[in-house]
Amino acid sequence: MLRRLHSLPGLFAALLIAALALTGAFLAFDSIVDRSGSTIPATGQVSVAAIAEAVQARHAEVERIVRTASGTVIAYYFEADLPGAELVDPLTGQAIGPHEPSNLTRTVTNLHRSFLMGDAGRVAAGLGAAAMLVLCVSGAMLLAARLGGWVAILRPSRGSLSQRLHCELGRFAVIGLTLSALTGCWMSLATFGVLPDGAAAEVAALVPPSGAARLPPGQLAALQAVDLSALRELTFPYGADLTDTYTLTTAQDIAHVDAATGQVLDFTPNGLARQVHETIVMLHTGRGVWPLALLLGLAALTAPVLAGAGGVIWWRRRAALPTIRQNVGAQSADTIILVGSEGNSTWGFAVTLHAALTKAGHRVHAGPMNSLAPRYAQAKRLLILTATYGDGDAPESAKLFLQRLERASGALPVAVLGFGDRSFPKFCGFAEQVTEALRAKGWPVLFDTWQVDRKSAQTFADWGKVLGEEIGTKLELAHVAARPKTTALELSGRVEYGAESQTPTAILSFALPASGGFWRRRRLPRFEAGDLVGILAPGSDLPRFYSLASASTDGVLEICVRKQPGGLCSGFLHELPPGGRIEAFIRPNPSFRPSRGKAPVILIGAGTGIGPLAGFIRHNTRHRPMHLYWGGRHPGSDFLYGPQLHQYVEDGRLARLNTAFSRVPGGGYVQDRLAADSAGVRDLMQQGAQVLVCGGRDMAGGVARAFEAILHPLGLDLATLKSEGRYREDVY
Ligand SMILES: Cc1cc2nc3c(=O)[nH]c(=O)nc-3n(C[C@H](O)[C@H](O)[C@H](O)COP(=O)(O)O)c2cc1C
Repeated sequence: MLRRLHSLPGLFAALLIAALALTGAFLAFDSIVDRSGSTIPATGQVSVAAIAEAVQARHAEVERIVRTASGTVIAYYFEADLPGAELVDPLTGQAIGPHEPSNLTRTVTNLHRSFLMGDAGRVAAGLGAAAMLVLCVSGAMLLAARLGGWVAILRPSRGSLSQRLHCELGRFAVIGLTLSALTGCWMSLATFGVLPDGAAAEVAALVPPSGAARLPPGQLAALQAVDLSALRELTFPYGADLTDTYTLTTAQDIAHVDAATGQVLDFTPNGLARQVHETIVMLHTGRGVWPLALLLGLAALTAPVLAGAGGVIWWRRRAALPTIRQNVGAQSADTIILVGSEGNSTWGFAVTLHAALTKAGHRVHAGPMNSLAPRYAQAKRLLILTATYGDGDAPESAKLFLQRLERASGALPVAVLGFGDRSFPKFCGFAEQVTEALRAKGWPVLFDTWQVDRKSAQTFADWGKVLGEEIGTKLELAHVAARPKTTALELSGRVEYGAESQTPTAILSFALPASGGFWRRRRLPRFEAGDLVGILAPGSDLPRFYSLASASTDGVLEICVRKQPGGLCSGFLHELPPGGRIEAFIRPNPSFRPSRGKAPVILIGAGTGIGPLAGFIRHNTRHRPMHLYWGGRHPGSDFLYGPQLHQYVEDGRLARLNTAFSRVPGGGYVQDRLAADSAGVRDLMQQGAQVLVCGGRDMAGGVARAFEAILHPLGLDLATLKSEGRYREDVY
């Protein structure tokens, strides 16, 4: 609901808001320029009487003097019955030059207020402001929900470039945009009389003026008593009419001043409504308060970018939504699949499961977890596939599930499959919550909840086998996430290790084929070290993912591959001859890279986990302190990147190289090396170091335990570091 509330007005009003925001930004910056060009006398330095006297001395018939919010003083007068306007020096009252309002400013102001379309345009502008208000509020709530609550609102954002851009810019601009939208709505309603603006109707003096001969304005006590900074407008008495008065408008009131005696005849204070309205106008325009104008202007500038990035996110999400063929109605299905998803990838897995079960003769219904029915008439089992967001929270399509489960009556045998990312502190946390809730409600569980890390098709296929055995149906779940467009690459380099220790491992480099043909891609797809490359072995639809040791700017795609016993893809890669081709695609992995800044980086890995870490070091040309802890078997047979790492230490890209070899006398593992170096690691953590761990699950577990012990004396823990993005894992 919140998402729909955020995206619908966003899409419909994107253009409207972009136009309002850009014109608003122009006006905000224009007011700053205006203000910077105005001389502002100190309070008490210049009176209204002095300015009026100086202007009157130049023009026989002065109509009025106006002081704008940015401090500019303008005099309007008649010369030989022709109207004129001049800018007045606020210190001396002397003329600076003719007042010629900028056509551009006037046009942009009209565009901002009414899109140059009169009342219809004013209504549209008001609706635009309202849509922006809905977007700001729903966006802030959505962000808080995604990041794990309001306390976590400043946590680093995650996801694709457009998601991060949308989140970071939104976080920066939300206060300014909300203020603009709220005050804009108010002003629109005031324009149409729905809210009062407190403007006093022009009234004649209540007390009759003396009618005696006029004094020069410089001698009028009421004008002498008012400081120029308080002036809004001073209207002069008309021509020869001795019964006419000065009308003096200040921030506080409107007064009539006798032109002969200089006495205040009467005054009308500005009511509360007027004061509120003026404050709203000031908050909307920032006029007279340049830091506010700057904030509003900068915030407004982000709106078109937010709209663009939001549009990309919306489009990608839509494009990723699968269509489910032969989806049976919930009440006539024997198997119910419920999906908890936010980015839609879990739906892709659900479609594969749906197709396999349907092929096996089941009547299958798939729907979002939020659609859990109180009971299912014919269902024999419920299969729940759910992602996790925020801090172990429900994804969008499962937000209502736990509530609905409370009300559900017909218990079904159920299996839960969690989708998540191991680098988050609460890995598959929501799947666990769901399992607990089902248990507490007494629903029979078919088998224990499984966890799928980073959309692993392999884990999904393995889970399918267990499910198949449980329900007596052979299930082959070959899930290929909407087969991505692949690029053909040629093997251009190979360095082999590990022959002696029976662990054949190779660093493989791939380049674009030399004779690609006219239509073939001439450039490598973009990637960075730490991203993943998916490789499809011939005859297989299941990609295998490898962490990249190079960036596309290196001109080659480099990976470290250990030959797995019976491994289809690793076997294929190890046997590939020079020039042999692979079909590959890139999957960005932005959460596993050194964060920006100068703080030290501790890189930890074992075996082929060195790949992305070596890539980070190779690109560390700014010599940020990087400390590598790496574990292998034997320095003689599998010291991957050995010569390069020594070179990096020499040229300063690597601050320290710490290795641990397990197959040498007195050797150990990388976590032992860390534990032995506790004081040094603690010191780095106190300097704000970020930790990146890459390698097998057992190694990562050992490293995590070693780290908990290292962090303890600092009053830190791993969960906190993970939530701050300071401890990240790429584990397989
Ligand atoms: C903002 C954000 C927060 C996430 N939080 C968690 C989390 O707390 N625990 C977890 O295991 N995975 C977390 N993930 C990973 C997703 O659950 C995982 O990528 C999942 O496969 C996405 O499925 P979906 O595309 O169907 O939404 C998070 C992902 C994002 C983008």
